[in-house]
Amino acid sequence: MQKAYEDIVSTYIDKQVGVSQRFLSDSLATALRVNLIALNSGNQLKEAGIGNRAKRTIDLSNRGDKIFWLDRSHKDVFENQFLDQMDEFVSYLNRTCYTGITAYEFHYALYEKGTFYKRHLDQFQDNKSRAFTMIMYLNVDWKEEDGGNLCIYHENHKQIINPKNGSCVFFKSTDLEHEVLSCNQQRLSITGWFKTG
Ligand SMILES: O=C(O)CCC(=O)C(=O)O
Ligand SMILES: [Fe+2]
Repeated sequence: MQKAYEDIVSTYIDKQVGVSQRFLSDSLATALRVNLIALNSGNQLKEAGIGNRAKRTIDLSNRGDKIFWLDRSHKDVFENQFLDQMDEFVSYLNRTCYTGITAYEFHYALYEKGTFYKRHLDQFQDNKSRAFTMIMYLNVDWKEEDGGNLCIYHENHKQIINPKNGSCVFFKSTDLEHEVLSCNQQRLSITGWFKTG
């Protein structure tokens, strides 16, 4: 994993957006994809709200994904494997970049065909603890015509990210607005935030 961590940090320092094409192994990405599909079939995913957990309003004109929070209490072997990798990545970040991350939260996300997430910033008005956003994609053979790219708005240009299997993006939650473009296929991912303070 060391190579993936180094790739994320070097591209982050260079371009404000950390990228690794191979953050999740094929086997872990597959297991998490199977989990997410099972959660969807079992109607366990919830329509994601806008705003924090207490003050959630469901507004499908802004955001159409369905989510499920990962938690060690589920005792799912692959969820735990994923969270172990996150623990390792957090210690790497804190050790090499003095990021001071003290907590994290991650959810599965599923965008059905025709859904999107309009341009936004990943911060709540009444809680500024989200320091970094990280998204990992679980889509095998995602094609140009499947849409659903992540568009990141830099000051003078837009960066387009393909939601390709096993890849990830990492950026500062306070700084970069971004948008999930409309999907022409079901789109699967895990999104999360590293917190400080
Ligand atoms: O899935 C993505 O590419 C981005 C998701 C996102 O922006 C969010 O959940 O806040
Ligand atoms: Fe976001």
